[in-house]
Amino acid sequence: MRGGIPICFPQFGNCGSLEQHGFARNKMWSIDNDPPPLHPSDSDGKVFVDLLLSPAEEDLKCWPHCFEFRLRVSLGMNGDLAMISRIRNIDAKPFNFSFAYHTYLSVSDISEVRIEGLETLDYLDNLCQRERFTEQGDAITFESEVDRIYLGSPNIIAVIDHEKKRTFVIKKEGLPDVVVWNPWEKKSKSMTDLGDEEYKQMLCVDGAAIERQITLKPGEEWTGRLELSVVPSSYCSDDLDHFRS
Ligand SMILES: O=P(O)(O)OC[C@H]1O[C@@H](O)[C@H](O)[C@@H](O)[C@@H]1O
Repeated sequence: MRGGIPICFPQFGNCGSLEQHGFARNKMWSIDNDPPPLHPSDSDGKVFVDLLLSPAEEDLKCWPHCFEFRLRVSLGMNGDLAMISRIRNIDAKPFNFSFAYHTYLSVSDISEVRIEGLETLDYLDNLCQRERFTEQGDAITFESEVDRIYLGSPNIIAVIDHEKKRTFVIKKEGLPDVVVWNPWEKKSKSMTDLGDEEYKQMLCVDGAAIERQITLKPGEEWTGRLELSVVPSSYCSDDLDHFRS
């Protein structure tokens, strides 16, 4: 089954010696009953759960670094979803990692969707051995398979679904890159957990840190935040200012 927001950590994709997208997404996390405090605005008016991932012995064999990964998932009264990841190095030596919130969005029809906020950026094309290109379009639209890592993106991205007349607003912090992925027809047919036609109703837009790995020295902590809101598509670019503030 595909969907949700799998966490890609400590590796994105197959660039490294670990399993695709790292081990975090395949682990059982525990409930963190006593997490270090966050800002009150991360709790007020929200329901949330705090989760903890620590490396198991088998993880340390393939990635020999001791860490604590704390994840808060919260839902606001208005339906906004927020995810806060805090990764701490509790080892005696530094380590590097890549990260992505592999966010599956449900869309009416991929051909009717456009992404704003990535225009003019450079991207690495996973379909061309991660060759670097510059985005030329005014907005990103879809008519074939797309698998790209946009680099140095703004902290707010809009995914506009014309048919449903709704816009996903993705706000992020600590996550300079954005992955855009749709497998399209041929690849969908080769995927056992995606129906042949289901690529039409999905789009992955991930807040990520991939091009430049995050380095944590002993005792250091990194935070990566993602917020997902849905607004009516009467939305226009000026409305982004509301989210920027
Ligand atoms: O099948 P997986 O491991 O969940 O990965 C799905 C896709 O995830 C995307 O983020 C990658 O850019 C694609 O290359 C990959 O195919």
